[in-house]
Amino acid sequence: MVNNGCLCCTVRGDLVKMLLELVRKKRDNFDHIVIETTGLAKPAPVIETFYSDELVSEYVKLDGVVTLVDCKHAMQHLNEVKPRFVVNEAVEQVAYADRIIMNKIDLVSESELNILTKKIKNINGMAQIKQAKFGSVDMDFVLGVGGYDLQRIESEVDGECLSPASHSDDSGHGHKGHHHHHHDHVHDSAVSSVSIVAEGTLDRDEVEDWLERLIEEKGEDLYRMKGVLSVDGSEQRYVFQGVHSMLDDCPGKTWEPNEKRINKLVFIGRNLDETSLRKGFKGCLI
Ligand SMILES: Nc1nc2c(ncn2[C@@H]2O[C@H](COP(=O)(O)OP(=O)(O)OP(=O)(O)O)[C@@H](O)[C@H]2O)c(=O)[nH]1
Repeated sequence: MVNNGCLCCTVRGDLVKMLLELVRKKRDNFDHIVIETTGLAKPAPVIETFYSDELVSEYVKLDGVVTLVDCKHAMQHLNEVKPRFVVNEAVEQVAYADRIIMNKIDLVSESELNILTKKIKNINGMAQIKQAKFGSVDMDFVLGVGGYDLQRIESEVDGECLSPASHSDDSGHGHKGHHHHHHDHVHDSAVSSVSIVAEGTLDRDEVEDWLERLIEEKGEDLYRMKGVLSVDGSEQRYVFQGVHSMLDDCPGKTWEPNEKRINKLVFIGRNLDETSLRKGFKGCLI
């Protein structure tokens, strides 16, 4: 139990301490450690703990973020307008998730469920979603997720969770993120997913430059990104994933001789500029 039970940025030190204590005392007794945050927790500081703390990253690996959505009340929280610079925790928790359990489906109508699903997919086009009653899902869905594991990203990105259409929120508030400076409040509909699916081969140096530039310029707003690409001079896929300014890549599966080389990328973040992301991608094509 973390002191005061609340996991947010102010108690990251507590999380580090607790994880290291668990590692020290019970090293070989764990397959997994499950951290349940409060409903008000911001996921980013918790995720970053696994990367930024040297000792933690040596002994513990982040497997994935699972978000449990209360279908009865989620829409109200996702649509809540917060004062400027105050994040909407519900939106953040959906945005960072690798797996989303839409719970309490017995308490909503089918059309409510469809609208909520659409809303969630607009925020996060990367996560696998399952509907549930009383939180009942297979253990495999929530443990051994491999959300940050480059070896697994390939199949995830190839999976059905990445639809060819790009997502940007159209929830009807009439203004998007880039207009925020005109307002004294923030609609967190500014958090959305952009996915790119396109055939072709990319210049590897250009790709690396582009991604580096992206995280340098937009790192704070880029919550997650994943991709599987075809790059010149390599018979293997180029797989990458990132959280904010952390970026990882590795070679993936070999392309078959006659296989169509389809590049797939997903970005989740705040105020994503879809046009510029597409332009950046196109700029890398050979
Ligand atoms: N009808 C219905 N009720 C549910 C379902 N899942 C949980 N509940 C009930 O909802 C009530 C509140 O439970 P939760 O919303 O899960 O509470 P919680 O968020 O875990 O509570 P804290 O972690 O203490 O904040 C309990 O009485 C549960 O039995 C479901 O799928 N359907």
